[in-house]
Amino acid sequence: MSSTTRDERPLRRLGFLGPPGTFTGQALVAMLEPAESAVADLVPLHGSPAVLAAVREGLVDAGCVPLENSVEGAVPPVLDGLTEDPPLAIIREAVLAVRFALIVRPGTTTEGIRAVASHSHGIAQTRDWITTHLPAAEVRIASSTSEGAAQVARGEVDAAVSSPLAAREHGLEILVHDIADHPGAVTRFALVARLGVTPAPTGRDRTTLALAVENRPGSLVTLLREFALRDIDLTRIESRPVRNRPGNYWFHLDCAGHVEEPAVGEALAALRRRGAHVRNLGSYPRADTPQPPVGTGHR
Ligand SMILES: O=C(O)C(=O)C[C@]1(C(=O)O)C=C[C@@H](O)C=C1
Repeated sequence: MSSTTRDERPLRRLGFLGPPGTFTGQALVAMLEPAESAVADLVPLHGSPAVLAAVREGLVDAGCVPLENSVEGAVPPVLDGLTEDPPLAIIREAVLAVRFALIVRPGTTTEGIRAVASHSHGIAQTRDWITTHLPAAEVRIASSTSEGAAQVARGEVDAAVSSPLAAREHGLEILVHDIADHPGAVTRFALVARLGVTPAPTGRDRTTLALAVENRPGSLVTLLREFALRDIDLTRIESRPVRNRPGNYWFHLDCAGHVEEPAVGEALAALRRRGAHVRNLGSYPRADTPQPPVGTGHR
């Protein structure tokens, strides 16, 4: 059974959480085939919501956003953005090892750091290090780790928690390498497109869904049982509030398999029969092996 269509148009214009030097930009490069990289126009955008908006408005063919981090969990603005209208679908994913460096303007010492900036996830993953080594520094949240680096370059803060690549992109230097509190962290990124682009099943796929259910005893368990009955492995589940309906939640979940395979397709049909509002957020090849950060994230 299939209600999906293929769209073989090449992905030319690709948005990503910018500026150049973010982990998301590096993940986007890792998702592309060499032939695609050769012709792709990589467009840095300010904030993950702006990336999703650009995809919806057709300003880019697809956009790369962070989904979840192994230490800090989901990226809430991305989960919330995925359930807005018109619907979007994930067409590729990448898992990237994230390593953080403290980057500064040439000549800055640890003693000279009064303010340090990064993405909230970057700060969360280096909080112990910052507390120990920069106890007096003010922490400022930026829209991305590389935007933190841009603020250093503009003289707005003294240091940023960023990728080593961001130091190169912004003409800064690395004061301290590997400052993560939990070495070995990985982040999962998604390439998101408008509906109509569904990758063919590969036999090693993942499907992402968002479910809105009526709040009555057992309703969530009833829905989850539809996966268990069909022996479908659920790999992630979390909830986010439905913003304009207090007390109501979207349940975001990932499961193994492709919507065009009988088990997943039938599970989705059963969820709908049971009255759930189901957003199919895409079936795409699974990326199980973390990749090292690569490339510059832009041309
Ligand atoms: O700011 C960046 O460089 C990003 O790509 C975002 C992001 C995130 O949202 O988690 C990605 C990886 C790291 O965990 C820190 C930040």
